[in-house]
Amino acid sequence: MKIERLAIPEVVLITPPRFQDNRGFFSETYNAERLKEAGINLPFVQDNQSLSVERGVVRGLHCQLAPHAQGKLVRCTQGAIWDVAIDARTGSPTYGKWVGAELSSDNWSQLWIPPGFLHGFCTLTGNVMVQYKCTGLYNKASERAVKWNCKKLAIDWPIREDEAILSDKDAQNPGFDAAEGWFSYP
Ligand SMILES: Cc1cn([C@H]2C[C@H](O)[C@@H](COP(=O)(O)OP(=O)(O)O[C@H]3O[C@@H](C)C(=O)[C@@H](O)[C@H]3O)O2)c(=O)[nH]c1=O
Repeated sequence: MKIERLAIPEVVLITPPRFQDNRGFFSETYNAERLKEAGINLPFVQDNQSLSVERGVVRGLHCQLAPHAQGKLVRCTQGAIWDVAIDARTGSPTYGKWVGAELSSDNWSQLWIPPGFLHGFCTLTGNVMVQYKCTGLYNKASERAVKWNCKKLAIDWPIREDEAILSDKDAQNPGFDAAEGWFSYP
C-alpha cells in the first residue's frame, strides 16, 4: 500500500496494490492495520456512494461541525475525479490552503481527508462512481458548505466555471470567510 503525504501533511494519498490475473484483479481497498501505520486511526461508521452522470459535476465544498465532524476516505471506482481538501481549522499553519489529487478507477488512489477539512470534487469523466468511508454519521443540522470557486481559496479546478454542474443547494454556498471558527487547530 503506497502512502504519500501531500503538501498539507495530514491529507494522505493512499494507493492499494491490485493483484492482476487472468480473471481480472483483487485489491484490499481498506485495511485498518495499514491505515493505523499511516496514522489514520479513527473508526469508520458510514459508507457513502454517489453517481455523477456528467463530466463537470461539482460536489462541495462540504463538512460537518463537531461533534459530527467527519474524516473521509474517498475513492473513485468508475471514471475519474479531481478531489480537493481544504484546511478549515482556525489557527492551523495551513488554514485556508488546499491540496488536490486525481482519483480514478485507473490509478486506484484514495484520499484521506481528516476532520476539520472541507471536501469537494469535480468529475473529469461521465458516469462517475465515488465511494467513501466516513468517521462520523450524517447530521443534517451540522452540515456546512463553502462556494466551490471562492476566489479566496483559489483552487486550481480542472474545469471551467461555466462547465460546473451544481446542486441547487451548493449554488447558494457562502465564501470561505464564513468558515472562520467552524473548526479549531488542536
Ligand atoms: C451527505 C448525505 C446526504 N444524504 C441525503 C441528503 C440529500 O437528500 C441527498 C443528497 O445530499 P447532498 O446533496 O448533500 O449530496 P452531496 O452533494 O454528494 O454531498 C456529499 O458531498 C461530498 C463532497 C462530501 O464530502 C460528502 O460528505 C457529502 O457532503 O442525500 C444522506 O441521507 N446522508 C448523507 O450522509
